[in-house]
Order: sequence, then C-alpha cells, then structure tokens
Amino acid sequence: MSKSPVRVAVTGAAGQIGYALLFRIAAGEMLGKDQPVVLQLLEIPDEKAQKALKGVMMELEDCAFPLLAGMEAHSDPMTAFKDVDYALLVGARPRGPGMERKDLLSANAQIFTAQGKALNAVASRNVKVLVVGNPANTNAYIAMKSAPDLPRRNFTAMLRLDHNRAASQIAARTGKPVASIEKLTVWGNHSPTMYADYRFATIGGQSVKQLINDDAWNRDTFLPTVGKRGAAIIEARGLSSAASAANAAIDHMRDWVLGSNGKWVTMGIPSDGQYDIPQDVVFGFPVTTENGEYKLVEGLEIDAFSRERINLTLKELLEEQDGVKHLL
Ligand SMILES: NC(=O)C1=CN([C@@H]2O[C@H](COP(=O)(O)OP(=O)(O)OC[C@H]3O[C@@H](n4cnc5c(N)ncnc54)[C@H](O)[C@@H]3O)[C@@H](O)[C@H]2O)C=CC1
Ligand SMILES: O=C([O-])CC(=O)C(=O)O
Repeated sequence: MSKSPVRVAVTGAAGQIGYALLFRIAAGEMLGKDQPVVLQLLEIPDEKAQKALKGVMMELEDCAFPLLAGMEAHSDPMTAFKDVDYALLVGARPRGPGMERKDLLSANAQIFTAQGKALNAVASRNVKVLVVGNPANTNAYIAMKSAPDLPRRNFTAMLRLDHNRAASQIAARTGKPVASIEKLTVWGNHSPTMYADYRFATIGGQSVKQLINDDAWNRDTFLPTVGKRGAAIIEARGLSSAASAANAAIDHMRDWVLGSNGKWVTMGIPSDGQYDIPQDVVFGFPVTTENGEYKLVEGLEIDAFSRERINLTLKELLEEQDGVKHLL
C-alpha cells in the first residue's frame, strides 16, 4: 500500500540553498523513494521574494515528480508550519567575505524566536527540525527555547557539511574511498572553532590516525582546512556554499529518519550533559540513528588536545548564547 504524504516545511525556499534542496526532496532523496511529500514553503513577505518563490514552484511543477503530492507558498510561519512533520529552517542572511558566522547573530536571531514559537503553536508534536541558517547551533538553541511544548531532542543544527568536508579531506590524504571512512565526528560549533576528530575513525577496519600518522598535518592542515572551508568557498565563489549545504541537509534528515545502519554521523543536538557539555547547548556530537531517533555515542576518551579544542568551541557557543539571552 502506498504511504500517505508527509508535510515538509522549508524556509528561505527561494534562496540559493532552497534552489539546490527542494528538487532533491521532491525526488525522494531525503525521505525515501516511496514517501510522498507536501512542500510548505516559506519566504519573507516581500513581493520580489514571493515572486521568485512562485518561479521555483513552477519549476518543481515542471519536473512532474511522482512523489510531490502538494505545494504551498507562505509568507507567515504560522501557516507555513501548520501540521508539518519536518522543518528545514534555511531562511536567514548568509555572510559575505570577511565576516564570521556569529556576526550574523543580531540579524538572524529574531527569525528563530518567531519560527520556534510558530512551530510550538502549529507543527506536528513529533516535528523534526533542522536548522541550517547561521549561526546554526545558536539559532537551533533559540528555536528550541522558543518552543517549550515540543521535545527538545527534536531540534537539531547542521554539522553534517563539516562532517562531509572532513571525510573528503581524509579520503584525499589517504587515497581511500570516502565511503569507506567510519567513526568520524565533528565536535561543537559550526564555526572555525569546530573540532573535526578522526582519532576513532577507521577505513576497512584500519585506524585512520595510524594510517595518517602525522599530528602536525592534523593540527596545521586538516583542522584549519575543514574549519575554514566555508570562508574558502565564499572567497572562491563570491557566495556561500549552497549545493554542498543542501546535500548535507539531505544527508542529515535522511539518516535521522531512515537510520544510519550503525554508522556514526555528526549532528548538532541539545546536550544532556555528556562529555561535560552543559545541558541544552546545541553541540556537534557523534550519533547513530535508528527508527527515527538519534543516539549519542557515549564513553569516548577525550585526551588533553581534544579537551582543549572542545572547551574552545564550547566557550564560543556559551558566548553566543549569552548574546541572545534577552530574546528568550
Ligand atoms: N549550517 C551550514 O552548514 C550552512 C549554513 N548556511 C546558511 O544558510 C542560510 C541561507 O543561505 P543561502 O540560501 O545561501 O542564502 P540566500 O540569501 O540565497 O537565501 C536565503 C533566503 O532566505 C529568505 N529569508 C530570510 N529571512 C527569512 C525568514 N524570516 N523566513 C523565511 N525566509 C527568509 C531570503 O528571502 C532568501 O530568499 C545562511 O544563513 C547561510 O549562512 C549556508 C551554508 C552552510
Ligand atoms: O561559511 C558560510 O558562511 C556558509 C557555511 O556555513 C558553510 O559553508 O559552512
């Protein structure tokens, strides 16, 4: 028997990530090739943005996707999020050259109080939320805190792009296929302080740390390359990553919903205090996913270098949180 459609909200639907994301969701790449979707698309109440959104919807129509069971354009989160099962919160200002993601906080934070409140009021009680708009961890924290009637664990931030970037760098360095890398993670904030960690990673059962065996490369090349990749893309393209961000959003939601088959993936999730990360801080952690739930990988050894890196990214997140406490 065919499945009933699920409702997927995407904000910033006429933006560059939206344009790389919607067609893949409608093609079944996020929720499965047997799962029909209704897209509930949100853009700002501005004539130009709404017109651009209509154009994107015309193109979606022209793809004649068999799984696209419906499509709606909205300018108010209270209608866009009605009964949604999944919400991808992409719409927010991107940074330009010379900016850090946290410089966007004052411009973007209010978006996530309003959208958190709207999700709280009208979304499905099981809604799974992915925050992509930057600074993603703190925006996810704001949305979660603004939605007290929804389970905290349903709010997540996107660290998957960082995870995928780290995997590609390791594949290039070792000459092994990217798909063979397991047990990789990125701790902390989606910012240059993130800590991409391959100490536990394996390729075909072999330790990646031993295969690479070069602490200087880890510290001086790998970590800065992964941490500053977003800025390198902006420098090269004149615009921030869009297709790779959309791809990571698909990976994040697909694994959350359909399971990671025992593999570690990185998700930004509200802490329950593990690894000495205070309760509620939305932090990149290694997780496995099964039956629509994520489970933190616990009990990993944190050595002195890792503790220093984790403390640094935590400090930045706590400062960001402090900067938005007047909104909560
Ligand atoms: N977490 C991550 O790994 C990544 C996050 N990003 C972030 O994603 C966000 C979106 O990036 P792009 O699509 O490139 O930007 P964009 O500027 O091309 O599109 C953003 C869209 O959001 C819309 N928008 C703004 N405020 C809104 C609101 N309150 N409700 C609904 N829509 C709203 C705008 O009208 C625009 O169409 C940025 O904050 C960017 O920094 C980008 C890449 C990776
Ligand atoms: O760097 C940016 O501003 C966009 C982003 O988050 C990324 O590419 O990781």
